[in-house]
Amino acid sequence: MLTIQSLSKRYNTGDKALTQVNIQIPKGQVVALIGPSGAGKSTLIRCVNRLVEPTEGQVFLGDTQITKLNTRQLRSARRRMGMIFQDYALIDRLSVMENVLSGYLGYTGFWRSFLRRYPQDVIVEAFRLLERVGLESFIDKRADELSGGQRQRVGIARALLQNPQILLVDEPTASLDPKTSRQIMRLIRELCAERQLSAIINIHDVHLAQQFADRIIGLRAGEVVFDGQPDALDTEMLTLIYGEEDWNPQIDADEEENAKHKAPDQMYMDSKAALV
Ligand SMILES: Nc1ncnc2c1ncn2[C@@H]1O[C@H](COP(=O)(O)OP(=O)(O)OP(=O)(O)O)[C@@H](O)[C@H]1O
Repeated sequence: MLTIQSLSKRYNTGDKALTQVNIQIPKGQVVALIGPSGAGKSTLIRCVNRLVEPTEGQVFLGDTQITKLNTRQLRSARRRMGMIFQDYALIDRLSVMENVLSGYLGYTGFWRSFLRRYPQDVIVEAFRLLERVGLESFIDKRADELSGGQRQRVGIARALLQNPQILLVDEPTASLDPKTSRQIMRLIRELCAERQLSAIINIHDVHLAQQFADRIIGLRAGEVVFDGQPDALDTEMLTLIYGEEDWNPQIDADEEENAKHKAPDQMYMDSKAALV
């Protein structure tokens, strides 16, 4: 269980990114974090593992108060929080397997990680994970020879090799096409269900969030303005989160996309109906 209590963040520049955020995420729950640009989504995810230091408030992972740990304790606690990034954060010149194995490096001493020696059971688990994410035939490929979707699968396998309790996922589909985005979200969802893993996913695409999350949290200007089931997210709530100006263009874009797939006679009927 992850508990975020009265969390606030003000950057040195004076920007107030989060104000009094309170969230509890039970084991196994997949939460989508939505909101307009600058709402504080990335800041919130990074405050959980203290890549960004919160200004006020507490974060607990189980019984561990993350916000109280010293550097050494924090390094160890971060192993329980797998991170998946928008830009994949792979090492291009290394193979798929080596990238996945690098997820284990946090556990090893300096010399072992320097020599990149891994215990046999870790290598077996990395194979198993690569098979699970559909990359068993890409094990020896260099990371920079993969497509975006494949790179993200490597990122997912690497995060899982840590055997985390929670996944912190920052815009996992931002650089992917719509079909690959759905595949990646489905994979994250399935893996969370299989492993009773919780996840917080910062995601721009509201439809993807509704399709794949158990719960949606809407941030606006650093405050939680919606926290509920995906089907409770109606136009009124979306307007509350995004505001009129930001939300309407998204509706327009959706309508445009739908129109592309409609038969010409249906478009004609729709345009006639609009004239009435
Ligand atoms: N390193 C930083 N230094 C100063 N201000 C920052 C920093 N990072 C973010 N901010 C500010 O904090 C606020 C929240 O930013 P954040 O990146 O968390 O939002 P976001 O919802 O993730 O946005 P986006 O969807 O565009 O990525 C913004 O006003 C931003 O300008």
